[in-house]
Amino acid sequence: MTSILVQDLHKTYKGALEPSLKGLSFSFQKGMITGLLGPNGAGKTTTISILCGLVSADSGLVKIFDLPQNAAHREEIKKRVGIVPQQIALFPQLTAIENLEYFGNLYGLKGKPLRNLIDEYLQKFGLEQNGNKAVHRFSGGMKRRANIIASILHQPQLLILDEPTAGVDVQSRSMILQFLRDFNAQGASIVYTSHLLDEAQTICQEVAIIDTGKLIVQGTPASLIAQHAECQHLEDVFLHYTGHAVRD
Ligand SMILES: Nc1ncnc2c1ncn2[C@@H]1O[C@H](COP(=O)(O)OP(=O)(O)OP(=O)(O)O)[C@@H](O)[C@H]1O
Repeated sequence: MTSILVQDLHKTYKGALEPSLKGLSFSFQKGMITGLLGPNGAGKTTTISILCGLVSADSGLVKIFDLPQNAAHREEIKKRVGIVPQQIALFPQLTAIENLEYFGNLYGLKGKPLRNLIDEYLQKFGLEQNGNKAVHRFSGGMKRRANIIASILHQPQLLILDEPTAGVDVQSRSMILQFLRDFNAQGASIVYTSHLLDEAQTICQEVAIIDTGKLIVQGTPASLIAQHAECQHLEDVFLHYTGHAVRD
């Protein structure tokens, strides 16, 4: 079974001169950690926004766990998917606990079970001493960790994260990556974007490299590296397919 199936997606934003997605297709297997990789402007965030129903595609098909992403299935998909956006999506003036209660409530969680879950995750993410602190006083790494908790309280079967380790220190990154491994080991499918290719090589069972709104190549990091004699790391493979020219 696939966690995500995308077929021939096209998207041009209103007023944009160029399409952002030009016939993007891929499928990700259930139960995997998959990296959605690509240079700046490749279309990763646009794809994620379409996957979670925030942006509508001009044409093409999206299925999440075999359910077409449309109005008829939106509620069911919302229950099964967690999204960790690139920008921190927390209320800065509220405490971590107030934020997490708010997000838990959105998914119908409340009372003692929600509070227990929040305490468990604050502990797991090293934030147990900071639950009553306003989020604007958090460091970047603390905000990223709290942002992840907000997206997993409802125990999603598919977790999609847009650059969850961007700009965090080594300790926070290590904690976030360990969480992704543990969550995956418990059965969740994970799709994540990153520009850190050594990290993606370590953590992803499969990667899809996209560029200019299309799939370039997909496979396990090891198989992609093995296909090119001059490539020793996933970064070499990435540069092989996407070139050295800097992007706007
Ligand atoms: N709201 C928008 N309106 C117009 N153009 C947009 C909008 N959002 C994204 N784009 C354009 O769509 C293309 C793909 O952008 P997108 O953010 O999906 O890429 P990305 O792969 O996530 O990039 P990055 O690695 O920089 O986050 C880019 O050319 C971008 O400028």
